[in-house]
Amino acid sequence: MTLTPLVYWAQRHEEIFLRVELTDAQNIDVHVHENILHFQAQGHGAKGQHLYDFTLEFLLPVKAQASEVAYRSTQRQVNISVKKEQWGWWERLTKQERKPLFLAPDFDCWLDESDAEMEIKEERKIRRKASRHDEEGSISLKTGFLFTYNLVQFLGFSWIFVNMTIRLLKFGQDSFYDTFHTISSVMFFCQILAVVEVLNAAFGLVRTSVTPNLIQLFGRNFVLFVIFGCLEEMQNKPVVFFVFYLWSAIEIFRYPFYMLGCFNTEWKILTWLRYSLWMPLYPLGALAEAVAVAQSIPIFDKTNLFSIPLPRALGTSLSFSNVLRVHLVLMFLGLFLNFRHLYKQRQRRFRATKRKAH
Ligand SMILES: CCCCCCCCCCCCC/C=C/C(=O)SCCNC(=O)CCNC(=O)[C@H](O)C(C)(C)COP(=O)(O)OP(=O)(O)OC[C@H]1O[C@@H](n2cnc3c(N)ncnc32)[C@H](O)[C@@H]1OP(=O)(O)O
Repeated sequence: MTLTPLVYWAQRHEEIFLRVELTDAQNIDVHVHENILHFQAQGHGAKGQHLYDFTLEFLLPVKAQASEVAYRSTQRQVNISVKKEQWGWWERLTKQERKPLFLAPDFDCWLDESDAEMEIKEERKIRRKASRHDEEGSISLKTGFLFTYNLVQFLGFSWIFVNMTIRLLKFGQDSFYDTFHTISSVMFFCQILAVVEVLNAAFGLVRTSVTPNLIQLFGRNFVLFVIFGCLEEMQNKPVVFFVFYLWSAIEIFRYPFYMLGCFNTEWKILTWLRYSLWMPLYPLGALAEAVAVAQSIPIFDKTNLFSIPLPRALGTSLSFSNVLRVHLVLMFLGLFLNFRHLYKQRQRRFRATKRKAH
């Protein structure tokens, strides 16, 4: 003979909770079929140790998959939760209007509709707070990363600029000739690290586009690694001094400007320098780079370094100097694109400052 256990129920907008009063329940079987919940288990209930079972036809559709009907048995009871098919509040649990005798509200877990709504609001508030926390965490991680990057670049370029200035004051023009040997290792470090700037733009870490950063990175590293790095004959030339000095002269203002920007702070004079110095320095830098490329052309022709061998019928080889000639043209295209970009950035920045001032 099977008996019916006492069952207590409560609801939320998304699910139904049932508490079955059975101690030490075993061989539990709970499933939902055609919106009817079937329960069967061996246990100790109101009528002692027996096989207990019950069925409940729900008022509205519930999710019948096993993953949506969960139960957990404790020493004192079996707790069942069933997900509602649609979010909402039910006026009663069962399809039949008369409440089954074995069913009663679970006042330990009971909430009426307005309480449940309050609970949802509270939960949402907590979740919003947690996601704000996560956001703040990732913002401070990003700020820390950008600040460190800018600080390292600032220190690197300051070292270069100060070192070159002291050497210029001390040795005069003689310092032009050994710039590469005294400075290049730090310059290599800073310019390799500058790859991060392209990645920052690509991954949206900073509000700028990839192309200007890529043009600058490619333009500088081509001169640094290919022209100066690979040709010993170029390393003693005064042009190295001008290229390095012009690069570092702009960066010692650009990176501290970014460092302050990481904390939404600005010094007007620094902002002005960052968005004005490039006007004379960028064309001068491009000119110095163009001179370096032009000076390297006869050396590449003479040494045949990086030349591409051609089939005998066509000639001996394709000199790398041809690539350099193309690069010279591209340089001025790159200069034009970046000049236009920086001009727009300057206008945007000063327009924003003016608007703030009014
Ligand atoms: C693709 C292949 C092309 C082939 C062609 C190759 C030929 C290339 C030839 C190039 C010839 C030129 C050679 C010249 C070289 C020289 O450098 S000469 C020396 C003078 N140089 C300069 O004046 C240029 C200096 N460089 C720059 O200004 C930049 O590198 C830039 C890419 C040209 C422009 O920077 P950009 O980031 O786009 O503008 P900003 O206004 O500074 O920043 C926009 C916003 O982003 C924030 N931000 C940027 N970087 C950082 C960072 N590291 N950390 C934190 N924040 C950053 C910045 O604060 C701005 O934010 P908002 O203020 O909120 O707008």
